[in-house]
Amino acid sequence: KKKSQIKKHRLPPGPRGLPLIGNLHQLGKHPHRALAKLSKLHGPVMYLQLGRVPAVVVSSAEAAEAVLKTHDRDSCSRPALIAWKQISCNFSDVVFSPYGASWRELKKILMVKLLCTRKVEGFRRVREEEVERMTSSIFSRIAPLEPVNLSELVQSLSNSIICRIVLCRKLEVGGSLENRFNRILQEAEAFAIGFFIADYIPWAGWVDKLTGKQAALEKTHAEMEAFCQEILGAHADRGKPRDDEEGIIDFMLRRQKDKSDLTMDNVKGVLLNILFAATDTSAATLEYAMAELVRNPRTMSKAQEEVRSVVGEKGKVEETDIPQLIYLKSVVKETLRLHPPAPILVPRETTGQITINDCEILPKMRLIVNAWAIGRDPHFWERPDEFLPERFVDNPVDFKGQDFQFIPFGAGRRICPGTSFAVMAVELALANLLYAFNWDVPAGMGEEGIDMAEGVGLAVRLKTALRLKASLYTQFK
Ligand code: HEM
Repeated sequence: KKKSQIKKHRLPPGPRGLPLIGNLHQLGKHPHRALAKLSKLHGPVMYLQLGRVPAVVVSSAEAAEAVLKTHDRDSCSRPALIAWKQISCNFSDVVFSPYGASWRELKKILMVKLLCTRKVEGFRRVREEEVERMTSSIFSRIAPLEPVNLSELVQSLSNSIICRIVLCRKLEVGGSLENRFNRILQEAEAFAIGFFIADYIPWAGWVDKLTGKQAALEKTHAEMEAFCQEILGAHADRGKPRDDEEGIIDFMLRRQKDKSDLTMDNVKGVLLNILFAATDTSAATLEYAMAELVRNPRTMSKAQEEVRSVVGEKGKVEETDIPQLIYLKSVVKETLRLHPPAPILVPRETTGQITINDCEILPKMRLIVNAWAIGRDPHFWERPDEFLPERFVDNPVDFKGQDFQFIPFGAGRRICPGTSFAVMAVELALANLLYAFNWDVPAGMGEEGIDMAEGVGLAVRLKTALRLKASLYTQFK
């Protein structure tokens, strides 16, 4: 009966699927690339059948505006995926929970207590100290002429900033807490995009059990639980913080005790969201920015000249210098256009019926917005595959969710609340890397230079760690 009901509607066009699996086999290892190719054939609003799950893929700015703005209310829930249930503490978080009162309240807390501009500006000292710690560690590695593993360094930087702000503790770089954090992060990420057959073909769930996937997920979940318990326990042991020192976790714990309108799962869910959403995404942006700059020496020189002339002989870039670094800011935007860390955003689920281009999208359909394809759409972007930061200079197009041709942070109700938190850290770190050092491909790396192949993850990073040769800018020699 259901099938005939769906047939009556004018669904968007799409490729024919196979029996049982539908179009699942067409997603490939890098869905943003596979889907971009398919939408070139079938159009910017495309229907796919993912096993039993009906899905719509959106790949143009106009269609993105239709779903993320005009029909945002009907398209801003999330699908209840098996793995998401575990990594979100039973959908008690912000990233993966369905649209509703609890999500709204938690997102508000996250904004007010951690991510609003005033709070983010207040973390300036943490950012400056941690960026300085990173540049000092590069200084100390220059002598032996070994290439610097930038991927590792920017990961540590991201970890340290978030842990100091949220957990109120310093991470010992390479220490056991950091290693554990990174391991759990990697496992959780693998599950966040991992494929459970039961999500698509419910009666075949036994396959997930047979292949050991279900057991592995439960193991990761137990590790995450233990990690949260430990962190929250250490937090509670610090005693009551002074009012002006109360962080988001103190606040949530206090409210969970006093008003009991929050659960412990809410506290853990939000804590895990912050740790996971903030780390790899910011590291990916820095890593890709450096890779593109080294591949494009003209752009690199321009960015370095700007930062060196603005900062002069001060020895380091401070946050107060950043507003003058117009070109550097464009480098960050251009990096996010070509390499959005979450290329298909975070999949959504519709709750109401939507009509776009005469096609109908029904309730409970999976909605995938291909931000990667939209950022490279030749209708909007000249020479779309080239790294040309100039396109953002004197150009009001921004990533704040109003310009639908450029949505690396999404848009609408589900927009990323961490935009300024991320961008301020990325700009400061990049400015300091460009100010103090010159960067080169290590000798013997071959004709191809940097390997730009993409890894696989909810946040896409370079597949191979970025290793570059750093030399001191002459002024500091
Ligand atoms: C360059 C860095 C970052 C990028 C590219 C990024 C990107 C995104 C994207 C694409 C989404 C999904 C939006 C949608 O569904 O339409 C998202 C959601 C989210 N991000 Fe970020 N993010 C970054 C950094 C951060 C940081 C630093 C934090 C927090 C400290 C954060 C917290 C979140 C949260 C909580 C959500 C879920 C929002 C919701 O579902 O309502 N992100 N992010």
